[in-house]
Parts: sequence; structure tokens; C-alpha cells
Amino acid sequence: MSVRITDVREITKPISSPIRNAYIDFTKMTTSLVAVVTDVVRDGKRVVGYGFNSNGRYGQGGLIRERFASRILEADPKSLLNSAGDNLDPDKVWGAMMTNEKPGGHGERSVAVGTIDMAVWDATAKIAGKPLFRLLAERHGVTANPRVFVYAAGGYYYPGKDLSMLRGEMRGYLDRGYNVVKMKIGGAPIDEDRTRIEAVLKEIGNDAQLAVDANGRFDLETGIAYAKMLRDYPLFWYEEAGDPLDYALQAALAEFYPAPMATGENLFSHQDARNLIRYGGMRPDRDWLQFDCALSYGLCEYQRTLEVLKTYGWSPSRCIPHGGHQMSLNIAAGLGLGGNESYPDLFQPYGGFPDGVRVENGHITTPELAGIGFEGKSDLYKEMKELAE
Ligand SMILES: O=C([O-])CC(=O)C(=O)O
Ligand SMILES: [Mg+2]
Repeated sequence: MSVRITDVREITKPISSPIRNAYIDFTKMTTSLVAVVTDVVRDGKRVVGYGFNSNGRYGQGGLIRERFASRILEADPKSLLNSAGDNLDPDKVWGAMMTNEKPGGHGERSVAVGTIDMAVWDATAKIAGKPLFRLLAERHGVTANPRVFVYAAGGYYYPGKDLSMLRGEMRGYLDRGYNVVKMKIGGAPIDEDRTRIEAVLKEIGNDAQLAVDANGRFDLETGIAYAKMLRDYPLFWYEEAGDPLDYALQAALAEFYPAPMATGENLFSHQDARNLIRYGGMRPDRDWLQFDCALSYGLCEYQRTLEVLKTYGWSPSRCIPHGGHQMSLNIAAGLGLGGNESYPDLFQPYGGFPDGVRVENGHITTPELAGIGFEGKSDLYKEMKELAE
């Protein structure tokens, strides 16, 4: 039986909206949708793996076409297979993509590779005829747990959005079964943010907890001023206060903020993750790590990141990835992460869960669909099929 990647396709799609966080607006946001086409047939259908990058970084069509897709297509097909020769070996495909790439400078390249890597894992699990989370658990010798904690991310700044709209948005998440919600801070003066936080806390009462996200906006002084304000409230976490690479700032904040903090969505390699753990003063008993494989060289690299964390005594259960995609849902269910982000009202059709999956008590149950499960989400699969089937 032949197993061969016959094509790697990319199309850049808009995921734009008028929302704004403390650093960027999303009026021009895009994503790369990628298809890895194979010559394998399962259940009478050609196996195609799909991937896309999560929000925050833009589509990567240029890099994908100029370097990463062509390296896969130019490689000896046998060099991309597992030792039995009956499936792709994602690490080998990853190695082919990264040929002649120097170390360091992890940025847009990591998004391009992460997007293709998602499609390669989707194809690999489909060829194996299993949900990706089951495949991952088997490979790591652990027990999968399809029940995954998810929280609702939103609370963006938005033209004309007043406190009652913010409260209504949060109430909507509670109505849909979430018990942790997240809102943006740092895009308004601190007193206004305090008022926004108090309004949301009043709305959610004891039904849910609130996390806040500054999107890397603060210098040390502002980060500390916010820490002093935020510690008056029982927050779920204080996220990405300062620049993602300013580990000293992150470490200094711990002196002013004893409650949980979260960061990592803008760290794109296991080396950067290691620096955060070495120098960022993150506390393994309470803090959260948000590395997002779709932005950071994919699951091949994410597994190396988890190894780094293990070396430093961190449990995978402290990881709740950024991005709200089904790929991280599978990693959470397969490898015991602490949960996954979700954007109930944003970045559609890319975010979210397969049709019919409901949030109950802040958890979902990952369905038993082959691959990542994109075929179970009809609006998303419609766009995917247009690219490759
Ligand atoms: O607003 C964004 O860039 C997304 C983000 O930080 C998050 O989901 O944590
Ligand atoms: Mg964030």
C-alpha cells in the first residue's frame, strides 16, 4: 500500500471582526487554511488532512508556498513514513519542512510550520482510523480523557460596547454552560477597566470565575499597578501582562500578585518556553501556560515543550492552550492538559467544537471522530472541502 503526500494546498481566509484587545484590532485578521492531500483511501474516500493557524498571527501563504510545502513535496516520499511504512511519520515530515532553517528567531515561520503540522497529524490519525486524542494517548502510554475543561474567551473592546453589552455577553457564555469567562484589560484607563471587571463580576456572581488578559500591553510599572488593582478580586488568572519575551517583568509581578497568572501564547518554540520556565518566575502550583501549537511549530514541537516542562517539574495539567481550536482539544484529551480555550462567538468557522457538542459545567466531551474531528463541524468542513475535495 502506498502512503504518499501528493499535494499541500493553502488558501488565506479572513477571520476579521471589529473587536480590539489592548494591542491589536482584528479588522484585517486572516488565517491560512491548509490541506495535506494523500493517496491513501479510507472508507472509500481520499484521506486529506486539514490545518489552520489560530488568531493573533496572520495567514502564512507566502512562507508555506515558498518553503515549507515545497520541501515536503520535494522529499523522497519514503523518507516521510513510519518504520512500518504504513503511515506518515509527523516528525519526519516536520524534519523535512525544517531543512536548512537556522535556530532561533521563532516567529512567523513557526506559524507556517504549525499550520501544516496540524494537517499532517490530522491525516496521520485518519490513516490510522482513530481520533487524534486516542492516537496520542497510545503513543505516550497514557489514558485518554475525552472530557476537557473549556473556558469562554471574549470580553473584547468593541465600538459602542457598554457595560450592559459586556454583561450580556458574559451571561450568554454562562447560559451556554461555561463556568470560566475571560475579558480583555489594558485597552482602557485602569479605572475604566476596574469598572468593567466589577460589572462582569456582578453579572457572573458565584456561577463562574473571571480571567483577564492584557495581551502583553504593560510595562513593569503599569503591570504592577494593575496587579495591585486586580488582587482585590478573586480572578481565575491575570494573563500576559507584559511583553511575552520579558521574563524579568513576568518574574517581578509575582511579588505583587500572589494569585494565578497565565502567559505563553506568544512563545513559539520549546526553547522560548524553557526560558519562560527558567527566568519568568512562573509557579507550577498555580500558574498557567498557554503555548499554542498552531502558532508554534505544531504538535511535534509541542511534545518537546511538554518534555521541557516535565524536566522542570511542571505537569501538563498546568497547560491551557490559546487558540480555541480542535487540535488543542485533542492534545488536552490525549495528553492530560488542563483544558482549552474557546471563543464561543468569534473566529468562526475555525474555532469551536463539532456540531452537537455541548458545554456542561465548563467541560465538553471530545467526540470519537477520526483525525482531529473537523468533519464533525459542518461550517468548517464546508470550507475545507472547497480547498481539497
Ligand atoms: O486577543 C487575542 O489576541 C487572543 C488572546 O489573547 C487570547 O485568546 O488569549
Ligand atoms: Mg491572550
